[in-house]
Amino acid sequence: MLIGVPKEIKNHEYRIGLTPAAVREYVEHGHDVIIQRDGGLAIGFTNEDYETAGARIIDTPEEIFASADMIVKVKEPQPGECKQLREGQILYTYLHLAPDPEQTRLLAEAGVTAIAYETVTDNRGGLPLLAPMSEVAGRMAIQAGAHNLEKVNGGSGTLLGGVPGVAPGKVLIIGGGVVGTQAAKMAIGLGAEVTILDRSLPRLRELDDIFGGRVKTVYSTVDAIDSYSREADLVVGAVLIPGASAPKLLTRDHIKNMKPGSVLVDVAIDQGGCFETSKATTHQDPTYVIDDVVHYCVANMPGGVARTSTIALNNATLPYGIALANKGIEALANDTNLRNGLNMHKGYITYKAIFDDLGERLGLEYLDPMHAINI
Ligand SMILES: NC(=O)C1=CN([C@@H]2O[C@H](COP(=O)(O)OP(=O)(O)OC[C@H]3O[C@@H](n4cnc5c(N)ncnc54)[C@H](O)[C@@H]3O)[C@@H](O)[C@H]2O)C=CC1
Ligand SMILES: CC(=O)C(=O)O
Ligand SMILES: [Mg+2]
Repeated sequence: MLIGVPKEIKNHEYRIGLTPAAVREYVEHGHDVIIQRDGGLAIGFTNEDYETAGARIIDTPEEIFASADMIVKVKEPQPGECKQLREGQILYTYLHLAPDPEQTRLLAEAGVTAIAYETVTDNRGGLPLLAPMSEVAGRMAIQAGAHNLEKVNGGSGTLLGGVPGVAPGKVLIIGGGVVGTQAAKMAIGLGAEVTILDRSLPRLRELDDIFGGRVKTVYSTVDAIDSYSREADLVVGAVLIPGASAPKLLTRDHIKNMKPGSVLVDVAIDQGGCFETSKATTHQDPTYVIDDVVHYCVANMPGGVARTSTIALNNATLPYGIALANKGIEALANDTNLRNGLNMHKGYITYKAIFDDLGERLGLEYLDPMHAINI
């Protein structure tokens, strides 16, 4: 199969779909790989590195989209990219379709077979291709929060760790999955007072075992969100219902009751955000203020540490990518976990939570993924 890797074009996005080491694996399996010139240069992967690994360097994205059987990317295709995709071609990348009707419509028009990293599953109920970027974003959430709590950045002037004689800052984490756990590790490391809310009791038990007395675990209710957000210096939004738009758990009224200069980091913004006042921002202009509360809502946080993130992402995407390259969409027939990644095929939505959010609005039909790959 011919595998094509265009340069990412989202704002300050320096990740790339394949590392040179990953290219070498595809080539060892008998595939051809084309990479856009300078696609990995910003993070130290040179054109020569890719050529040594066996790739061919191509000057324009248009040539790559036109010829590749499978496009491997990081971020969701931008409108100009969507228009270059076509039926019979596989797109393997993050998509986050539920909060993005425009992209969903364009992918349906293209007819492409779109496999979303964020909905591929594993046998333990996890999301193995989302997890590495959630690890990165969870850790970054506390860095971003601490930075924005500084007075010069609009914050209240609170040091999360405090100092001897001054109490530490309070961090509230809503959602105790991968992002929430990594955020808690960083916040504990800084010496902050940390509370994690989750609506899964089994997960709260695991968190209690992991962190012992260093975090408070609290069952997530409207009441808990209301009372803990009033006290918090930093709130991290880290909930996920796979494939679906994030529920708006922290409302405008809650935010009005927060302390002036406190900070919200909505990591769940890629699924539309879990705070009522969230709107996606970029690394270039990451924050805005509503009701004296600083909002940080960068939808591609791991792009900020693109070298670490690209290597971590490739570690997870590589085996599934090789399976797709070896067998095409037949790879989905024998693997439920990979099939759960299928979001769109030949103009149909093939993921139920996305159909529930967007199907009627866009006039698109749902097809069960097993059925879809056989049409
Ligand atoms: N902005 C960015 O750059 C990035 C965003 N993300 C996003 O971060 C979000 C979290 O991802 P993960 O931690 O990997 O997901 P996860 O599935 O590991 O964890 C989500 C947690 O939310 C909990 N939850 C669901 N509904 C809840 C509710 N009503 N109240 C409290 N908890 C609730 C679940 O029980 C689960 O423990 C996702 O939207 C993901 O796409 C991930 C990486 C980068
Ligand atoms: C998961 C995601 O949104 C990202 O890595 O940018
Ligand atoms: Mg701003």
